[in-house]
Amino acid sequence: MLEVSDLTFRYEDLTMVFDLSVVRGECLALLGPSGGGKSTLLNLIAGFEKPLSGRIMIDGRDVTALSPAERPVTSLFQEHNLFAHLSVAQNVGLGLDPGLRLGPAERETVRQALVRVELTDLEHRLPAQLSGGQRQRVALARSLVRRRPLLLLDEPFSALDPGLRLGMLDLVDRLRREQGLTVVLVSHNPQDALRIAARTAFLSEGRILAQGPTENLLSGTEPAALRMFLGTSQSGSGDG
Ligand SMILES: Nc1ncnc2c1ncn2[C@@H]1O[C@H](COP(=O)(O)OP(=O)(O)OP(=O)(O)O)[C@@H](O)[C@H]1O
Repeated sequence: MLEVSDLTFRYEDLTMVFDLSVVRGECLALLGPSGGGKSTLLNLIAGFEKPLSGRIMIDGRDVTALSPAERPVTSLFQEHNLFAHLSVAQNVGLGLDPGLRLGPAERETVRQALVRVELTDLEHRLPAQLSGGQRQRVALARSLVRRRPLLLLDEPFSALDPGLRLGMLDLVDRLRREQGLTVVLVSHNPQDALRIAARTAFLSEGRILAQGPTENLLSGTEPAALRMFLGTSQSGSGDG
C-alpha cells in the first residue's frame, strides 16, 4: 500500500534515509528516541517536506512530487488545530469542504463520523467546551470524513491520560478494521505499539534500524539502540 524507497532528507548535520513498506489495512508503529526522525518521515509521506531523493508510492502510484492535498493521505497530530469559533460539526465538516458548503449528503457524512467517534450529543459545542480527549475525537472525525485510505498519526494522544489514550488507540484500531484504513502511528511509547500495531519499525538517527512483528521486536535484544530506548540495556563496562 505504502512503499518508501531510499528516501533521503537532510536537516543540517543529520542525513536521514528511509526504506519502509506497509500493507493495506495494516497498522505500523514508528517507535524511537526523540530526534530520530519519526515526525520527519511522516511529514515526507504526507508531503509537508520534500525529499532530496527517493520515492514514495501509495497504492501503486508515485506520489513523491504531489502536494499534500493531492495525496491519498490524512494526518492527525497532537496539535489538532480545531477552529475555536466553529462548532464540533463544523470543524468536522471542514474535512469535506474548507468553505463549509455542505449539502444534506455531506451533513449526513459528518453526522456518521460523529457517531463513530461517539460525539453525537456534542455536535453543537465549541472546542473550548470539550475535554482534551473529546477535542482529539473531533480531529479524528475530521480526518475520517476525508476518506483517505492512509491515516498518519503523530503522537496524537500523548497528552491524554493513560486510560483515555488507550481508549483512543482502541477507537483507531476499530476504525481501521471497519473502514479498511492503513495506519502509520508515531509514538514514543512501546505500549501504544503493543496495543494496536501488528508491526513496528524502530527509528534512530534518521534510519530504520529494525522492524518486525511488534512483540518480537520489543522483546528482542538487537540493536543496542533499541535496548537503550526500551531501558532493557544491561549496564556495560565501567560499572564494575
Ligand atoms: N525544521 C527543522 N530544522 C532543522 N532541524 C530539524 C527541523 N525539524 C526537525 N529537525 C531535526 O531533525 C531530527 C529529526 O526530528 P524529528 O522531529 O523527525 O524526530 P522525532 O523522532 O519525531 O522526534 P520527537 O519524538 O522528539 O518528535 C532532529 O535532530 C531534529 O532536531
